[in-house]
Amino acid sequence: MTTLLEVEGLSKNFGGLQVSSDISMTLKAGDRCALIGPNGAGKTTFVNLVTGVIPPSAGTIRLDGRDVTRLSAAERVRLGLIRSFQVARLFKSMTVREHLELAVLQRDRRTFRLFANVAKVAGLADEVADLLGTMGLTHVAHTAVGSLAYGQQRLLEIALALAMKPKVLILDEPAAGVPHSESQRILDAIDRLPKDLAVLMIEHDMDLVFRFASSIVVLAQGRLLCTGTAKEIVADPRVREVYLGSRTNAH
Ligand SMILES: Nc1ncnc2c1ncn2[C@@H]1O[C@H](COP(=O)(O)OP(=O)(O)OP(=O)(O)O)[C@@H](O)[C@H]1O
Repeated sequence: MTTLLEVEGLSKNFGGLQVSSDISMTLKAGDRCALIGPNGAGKTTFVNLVTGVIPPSAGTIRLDGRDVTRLSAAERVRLGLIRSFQVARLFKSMTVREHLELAVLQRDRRTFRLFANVAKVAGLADEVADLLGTMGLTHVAHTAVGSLAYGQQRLLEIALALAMKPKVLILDEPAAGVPHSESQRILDAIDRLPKDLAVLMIEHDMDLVFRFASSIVVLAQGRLLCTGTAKEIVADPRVREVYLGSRTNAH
């Protein structure tokens, strides 16, 4: 399988404080990887480094073989390194369909046509229909985003990320705030994502992690503690140790 993301020796200092230390990891096409670690382990910092929100102090990041370490966040997005949108950015009065149409048009830099005749933009309706279907949002296509259930908003966030045609998709706690009974719907949708995508999920809920991930990366104190399958991670005494005292449940 093609290696899509290759992180090597990634480090970050804030003044004298080292929050990421020499982290290396790879994601291949089709990988479903969860990034876990106790509070303050450096998960958000790691994702910010990878996506280009903050520059690293050392290390390299390659996307599909290309060194993107010095590229801006926007340039990385154009190359297919996509992080799911935050709910606060959604326009409450626009419908689900309109959000997706805008995302596809923006990706293709065809925004100006939106006001001409959306129906005539080649392939747009089909692509939006596919996105709605993949995320299980077809029945709410014409609903204003402000009226969606919270879980549906989270699904729309993933759909918007998917509209950017990612090679690597980073999902930041995709089920956060969603009632446990509804989280399965989000996992089902994630299951329907294109198989050749590499997906990295930051997640605190270990139940979701075990259901989603084929591999798990554990960070602790800014370092990569270990990588393995769910079974290996649960059995690893080092993982128990870093979670001990924080919570009984790893998160
Ligand atoms: N801009 C910054 N300046 C100084 N310290 C920072 C900065 N950003 C993060 N840190 C510190 O780096 C450490 C790692 O934080 P980070 O948010 O990456 O952890 P996390 O694993 O995402 O935690 P959580 O699970 O609680 O969200 C923390 O000790 C945090 O206080």
